[in-house]
Amino acid sequence: MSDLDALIDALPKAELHLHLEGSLEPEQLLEFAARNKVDIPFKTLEEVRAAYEFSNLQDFLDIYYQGMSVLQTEADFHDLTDAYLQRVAADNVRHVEVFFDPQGHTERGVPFDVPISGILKALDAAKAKYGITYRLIMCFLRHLSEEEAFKTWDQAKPWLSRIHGIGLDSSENGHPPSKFARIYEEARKEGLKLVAHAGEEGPPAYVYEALDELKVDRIDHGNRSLEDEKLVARLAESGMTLTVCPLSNLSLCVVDDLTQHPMKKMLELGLRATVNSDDPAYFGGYVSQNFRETAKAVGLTRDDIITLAKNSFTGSFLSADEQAPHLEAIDRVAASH
Ligand SMILES: Nc1ncnc2[nH]cnc12
Ligand SMILES: [Zn+2]
Repeated sequence: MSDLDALIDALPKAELHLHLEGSLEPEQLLEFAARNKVDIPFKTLEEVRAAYEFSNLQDFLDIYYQGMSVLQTEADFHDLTDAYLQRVAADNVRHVEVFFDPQGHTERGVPFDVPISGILKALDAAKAKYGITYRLIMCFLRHLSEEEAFKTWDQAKPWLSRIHGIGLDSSENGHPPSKFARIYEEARKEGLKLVAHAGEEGPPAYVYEALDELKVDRIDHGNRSLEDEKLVARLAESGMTLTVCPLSNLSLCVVDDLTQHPMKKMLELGLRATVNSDDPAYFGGYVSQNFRETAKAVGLTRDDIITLAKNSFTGSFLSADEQAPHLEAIDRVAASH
């Protein structure tokens, strides 16, 4: 193992961009399909793995929504979440801010309470079981209407004390952030944190809309911001966190090759970038694997890696007091590696 890989393993990390439904491993997909008697077009692990090949975001989303069909019961959502937490605990992940897509479930007849109950049971046990703290972010599917988003918002009302933030995901092009400005306004009034996918495939204008119309606290992805110098300066000056997902970007052809990934450039531009896995079961790696492969491909230094680990906590929704012990632990690991 290289020195950098050992440092990556040892550093405490937070993951800020993770879709729980995107942590559905091929083995689990087959297991849940069998236990729930759901018909899926795959019989073997090889067939599932072969389907996990994409050339753009929509290609991936079609498989991602199909995969969700095996998630039926509270136990399924619990087991899915618990498996993710167990996996990242082994990578020294100490805090997670995870997304779920309620509309991907309610649309196919699974009541809102089912996914959130199962997910929260696993998250609530995570501190004792794995030493991991959490925030839960409910995403709206942007290819659906504003009216659908408001229906979901109403279903979420009894759960608002358990939901820390809202997000916006799914097909980006043609679905600008402004379409959801009124939902974000409602969530802001409730004191929720606000994030949105922007600039993954969509243009810099969508990142401006996320900032100005949704008033987000964090941008998910944000890669295409680099096409606009003024936007980069604004993001850097305001200390806006970008939750960047290198192996996702490679799988979805946002970059042609990992050596072309903008992570190093983002750091050089003074952006508060973080490393995340997005949908690790589909994109070939959990958060540490994203660190390792990106470090090798773009030449991240020891200091870059330490900065990225710190960014993952300073960009989180933990309070400064909650962040402090993690930042101190990073300094201790850095001093001994
Ligand atoms: N990378 C991504 N972009 C948009 N929507 C998503 N849903 C799950 N992963 C996503
Ligand atoms: Zn995402």
